[in-house]
Amino acid sequence: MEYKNPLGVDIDLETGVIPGAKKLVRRLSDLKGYFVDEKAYEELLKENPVVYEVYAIEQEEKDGDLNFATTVLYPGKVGREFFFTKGHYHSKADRAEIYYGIKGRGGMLLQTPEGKAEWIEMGPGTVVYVPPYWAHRTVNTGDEPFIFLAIYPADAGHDYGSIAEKGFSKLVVEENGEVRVVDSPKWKE
Ligand SMILES: O=P(O)(O)OC[C@H]1O[C@H](O)[C@H](O)[C@@H](O)[C@@H]1O
Ligand SMILES: [Fe+2]
Repeated sequence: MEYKNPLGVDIDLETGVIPGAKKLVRRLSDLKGYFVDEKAYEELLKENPVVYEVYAIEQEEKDGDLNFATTVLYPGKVGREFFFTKGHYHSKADRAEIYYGIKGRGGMLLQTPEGKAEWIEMGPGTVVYVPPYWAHRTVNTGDEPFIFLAIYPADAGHDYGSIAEKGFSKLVVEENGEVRVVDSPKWKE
């Protein structure tokens, strides 16, 4: 039997950086078609800001193993919609996931394939359980970076397809200075 080596790392709780992790950067240009307000999107694209960064420690895609990653989701809006991560189902759809809030404020939009949506607010210390089969997207509703940790099965994979196409059934927007979860005009059954 070949055993893998255990690993301990300290997440920088101010910046979200995991030493030795693989870094992924998503700019606004990587999120084409994701926001409802296309004019506002094109306008902000001139600056093409970083929307989020992911620091991931991933294993081979094998049953039973675990990956973990921090995400640093920057504050901002496209029109009335707060910055968010792309959001995905798992390629192995029955794989669950755990999120843990580290810094800043935001929340998670979750959705079943039929379009039943849930919104869970997150701050430092919030644990969110993502059940099997639910798509999940995080949203920064604050004015500082929203940082969280996620732990997920190594063989879960990311299925972006249907979210990239029609998004979530709900949008998280600012309305008169308040955070509101409203129906998405893009969503069709
Ligand atoms: O993949 P996205 O939907 O863009 O979300 C960004 C990332 O968020 C978390 O860190 C998850 O653990 C990652 O698996 C995911 O890649
Ligand atoms: Fe996931």
